[in-house]
Amino acid sequence: MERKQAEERVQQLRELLDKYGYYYYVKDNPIVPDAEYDERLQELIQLENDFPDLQAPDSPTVRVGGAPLEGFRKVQHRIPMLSLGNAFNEQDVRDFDRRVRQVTGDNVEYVCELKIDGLAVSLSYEDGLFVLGATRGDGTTGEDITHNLKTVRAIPLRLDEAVDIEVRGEVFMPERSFLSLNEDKEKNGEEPFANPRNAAAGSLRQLDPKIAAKRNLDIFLYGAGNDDELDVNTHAESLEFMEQLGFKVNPETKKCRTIEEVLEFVDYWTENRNGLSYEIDGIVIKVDDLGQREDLGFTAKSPRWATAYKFPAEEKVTTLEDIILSVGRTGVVTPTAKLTPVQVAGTTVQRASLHNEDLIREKGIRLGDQIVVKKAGDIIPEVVRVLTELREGNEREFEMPTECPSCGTELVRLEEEVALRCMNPNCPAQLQEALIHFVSRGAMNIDGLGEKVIQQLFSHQLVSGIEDIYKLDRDELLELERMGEKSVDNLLRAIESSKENSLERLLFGLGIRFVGSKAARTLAEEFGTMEALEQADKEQLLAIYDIGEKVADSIVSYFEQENVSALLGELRRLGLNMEYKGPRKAAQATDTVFSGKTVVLTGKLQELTRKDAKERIEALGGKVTGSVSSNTDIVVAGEEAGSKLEKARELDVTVWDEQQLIEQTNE
Ligand SMILES: NC(=O)c1ccc[n+]([C@@H]2O[C@H](COP(=O)([O-])OP(=O)(O)OC[C@H]3O[C@@H](n4cnc5c(N)ncnc54)[C@H](O)[C@@H]3O)[C@@H](O)[C@H]2O)c1
Ligand SMILES: [Zn+2]
Repeated sequence: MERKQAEERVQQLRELLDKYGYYYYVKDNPIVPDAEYDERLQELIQLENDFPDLQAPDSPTVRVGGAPLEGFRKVQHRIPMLSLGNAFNEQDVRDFDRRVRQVTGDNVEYVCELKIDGLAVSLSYEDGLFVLGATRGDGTTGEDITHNLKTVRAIPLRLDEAVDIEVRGEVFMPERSFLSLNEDKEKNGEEPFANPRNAAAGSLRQLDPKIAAKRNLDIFLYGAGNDDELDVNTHAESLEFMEQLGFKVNPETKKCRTIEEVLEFVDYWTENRNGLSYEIDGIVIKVDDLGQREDLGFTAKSPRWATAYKFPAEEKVTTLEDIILSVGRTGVVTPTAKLTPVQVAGTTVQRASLHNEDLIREKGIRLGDQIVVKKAGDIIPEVVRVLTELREGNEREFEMPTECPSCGTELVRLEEEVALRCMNPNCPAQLQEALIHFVSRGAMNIDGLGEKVIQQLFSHQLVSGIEDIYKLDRDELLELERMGEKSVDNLLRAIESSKENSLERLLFGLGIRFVGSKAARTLAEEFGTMEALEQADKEQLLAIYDIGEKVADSIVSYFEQENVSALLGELRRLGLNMEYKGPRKAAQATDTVFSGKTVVLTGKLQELTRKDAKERIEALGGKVTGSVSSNTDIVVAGEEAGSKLEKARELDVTVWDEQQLIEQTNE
């Protein structure tokens, strides 16, 4: 980057970060997710590194926190309250360790602590008496919030020993208090808090302590400001001493002898943090030995002897470039946001479902908007909200079309539905989606027939419906792009062997409305053959546990259609199996390895999908649960299995690998 360009960007970033910081620190009401702030800050740090003459004493890269609020007495911190350097991945943590060992040598130990997402405070005690409580403020000057802190029950007003000590910790709002506070706020028509951190900060910076008293705040203390004046040599000793004095110290603190142990601790909490009753946003890693800490010293903003590992963000900011419309196999037209690709929770996200037109209106989404996208765990990415603050004036309103983007038929909105539908039964997009569903893993499971191939088959008019798959011609297939002899033969073999599938796969694959894979299995178990099901009336269907009114109606009207009978007749003629081949009822499968057993799946499976594995186990009478406990009988561990595997070993639970599972579940 040219210097001139860099200078402009630096200016822009500082303004942006100051604005974000103002809303976060002063208003306790951030306008962007933390990850957005962190990323822009990293960008600025990089630029100031590359162009050192652009550094400035008032840059957000060297400033801690925000200025103290008016209305509170200002407090000078005797020992500055600094920020922490950040680590965003394993490499950053290893780099931190390397920098530390350059100073301390290899003989170094760390203490790992949960990074509580709250508000830093300092508590001063004289002769064992609580005399002053302050916020961090800008690190040098904070706000005197003693009267509010006195309402926090976990803060001792008098210690068990008459010492002079200044301790630091994080005030936070437990999840339950946060939820009930927001419930109350909504009942009163007030704006809810965005997250527990802001709720805690907002509560502590109330001028009226009665309000803070009602907020059920809590605190964990994580260090003494004046360690060097105490009779301790290590941070761990310091924490222990604080605990003896009556302070609340977080129990999930771990001394680690190697960086590998540190990384294990990080992994463990990355996976398990949702089980806590309060929010954490990372892990703080601190050098234990106080002498080594002194050797390491400080930068302008943070100690060199500690770093904060931040969990991968579940919310990120990106640009909504376009809204794409797709027609599903039931004709529903779904708008999808096309995003500038962005890393969220460890994966690249470039699409997010917008569900329907109403949602676009509700959220006020315009093309070109900066939006917050969220992806938590395995959940499909969603657009959380629009950052209207960041609009530049060239964003455009989105208009939903009135005609099907695939076949041009006028779209209709069925009664009581928000979705728009194309009602044309021969709509190419719908037929194509139906086929993609038919061959999918949960249905007929035909390998080699991915979305791309199906699109090709359609565009070459080799297929127009399900039955055509079984009439594909080898020579025609060979003419398709990227289809060699080998892949064609494999494909034809996969198609041929799918004819032998048990009934439930075919039933699910047909895409009968409201008949998911579970209902399909139930129906197959109950009726045994397609013929029996075709002849079933509503009453017979309703007699089955799990089959309700809606599903029963849908099944009956499905089989009444003439083209359905024609399709089934054709499939029969082509040699598809129409009988159920599995055990007649899970309950009858009493003599399998899985009957009555509780199984947990963990790690990455190579050959099976999680869903396959689960289905196989359930078909043999086993139950699949999410967490390992003393009730678990078998843990199936794939690659990179983490804490669940560890737990299983601890509890002496039988552990299998994927191959064992496959062997035990193959008929
Ligand atoms: N969303 C926004 O607009 C916005 C704006 C400004 C700042 N921020 C967020 O604020 C944070 C940056 O500010 P920061 O300077 O407070 O740094 P930081 O949060 O990265 O780390 C320092 C803080 O960690 C806290 N902490 C929690 N547990 C701790 C423990 N066990 N030991 C030591 N400290 C512990 C302390 O409060 C300490 O001050 C970032 O998370 C940033 O994303 C967000
Ligand atoms: Zn259509």
